[in-house]
Amino acid sequence: MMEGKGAVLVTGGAGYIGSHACKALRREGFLPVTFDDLSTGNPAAVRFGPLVEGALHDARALDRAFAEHRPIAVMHFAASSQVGEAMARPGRYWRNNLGGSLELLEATVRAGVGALVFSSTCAVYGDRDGEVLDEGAPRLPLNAYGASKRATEDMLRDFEAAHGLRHVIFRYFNVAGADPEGEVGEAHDPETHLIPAMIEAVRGMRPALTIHGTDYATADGTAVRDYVHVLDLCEAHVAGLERLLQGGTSRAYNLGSGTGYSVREVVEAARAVTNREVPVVEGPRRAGDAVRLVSGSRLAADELAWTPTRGLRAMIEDAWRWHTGPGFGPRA
Ligand SMILES: NC(=O)c1ccc[n+]([C@@H]2O[C@H](COP(=O)([O-])OP(=O)(O)OC[C@H]3O[C@@H](n4cnc5c(N)ncnc54)[C@H](O)[C@@H]3O)[C@@H](O)[C@H]2O)c1
Ligand SMILES: O=c1ccn([C@@H]2O[C@H](COP(=O)(O)OP(=O)(O)O[C@H]3O[C@H](CO)[C@@H](O)[C@H](O)[C@H]3O)[C@@H](O)[C@H]2O)c(=O)[nH]1
Repeated sequence: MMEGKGAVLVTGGAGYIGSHACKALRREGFLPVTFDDLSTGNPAAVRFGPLVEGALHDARALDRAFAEHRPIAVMHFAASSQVGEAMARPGRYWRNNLGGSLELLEATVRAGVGALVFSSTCAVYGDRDGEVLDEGAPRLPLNAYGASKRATEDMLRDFEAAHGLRHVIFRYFNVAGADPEGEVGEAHDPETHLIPAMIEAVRGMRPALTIHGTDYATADGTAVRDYVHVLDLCEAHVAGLERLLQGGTSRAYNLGSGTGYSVREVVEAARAVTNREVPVVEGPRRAGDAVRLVSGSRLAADELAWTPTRGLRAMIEDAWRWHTGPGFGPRA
């Protein structure tokens, strides 16, 4: 099944970021074919192309998906991705993220597909407060989540050398926001990410937002992150894919805005957007968390002509609109 520019196999297409990527791909004339086991994803989010229900560890299911849909490239989002859980259950992270990616890379090579875009994370850098985080910074992850992503990056390098599988690695900072048209959004249960958790607290779906740590060495004592709108992020993915399809060489790019916000600053922004108080309680630090993660790179701007255009306010507004709208919200 082909559409316009061709099919793209999107692992994790039923998840938060993958579903937004499918919408962006469809808009640009590709046919996104979602491959997802629905472990944390939602079938209602698969709206822009077919769904193949399958797990990364199932080599036969992968081979069938490649044979049936003949994708010209792969976008690999499927993963376990919570830092807290990775501290408690590291085996799940190594098995799902590294083992699952290994099966996918082998199936990609068997199918003769030569281009893959991979979701990595700034968690590969570890806790590097005070250092400029560009793509050349040493990768010293603090947790099994970041370590499994670093290992997958290394595996990609080896698969390129041996099999010619070219890749773009995107190291995301904190992804937030939702489709402003309300077709897809972020819905995890339970929700661990700051902005949707905060929205749940504002709506009374949880008693309060717990601030994980108020004794960090930052201006207000709470941890600092670089938030990037999911729409901006997906535009970078299309640009990265086009680069590969035009024969570009493999690359790793940070995807962040370069601006950091503390947890308390995000809470204040949510109060301003929703015009409601955010109930908060102060708790201890969350194991595995870094104090500050902010991108210090212009490589994606220089090579992909990508700069994020949507700020923190737009992220909270779009997430709020989706969560309070008729979509397939977390407990809709
Ligand atoms: N959300 C963020 O801020 C952020 C930041 C950095 C990196 N990332 C990365 O982006 C990617 C997507 O994250 P997300 O926030 O959309 O997560 P998500 O949990 O919403 O989506 C992951 C999707 O992958 C599917 N999946 C998981 N394991 C699978 C397997 N073994 N086989 C098939 N499908 C499987 C899930 O069902 C789900 O639909 C992940 O690789 C994550 O590590 C996310
Ligand atoms: O209820 C909450 C949730 C989060 N936080 C804090 O808010 C910040 C952001 O947390 P969260 O939204 O959970 O994101 P991260 O733990 O920073 O991880 C996200 O961002 C990483 C890149 O930074 C990705 O690799 C991960 O996949 C993604 O989950 C951190 O300081 C958390 O400690 C709270 O204080 N209370």
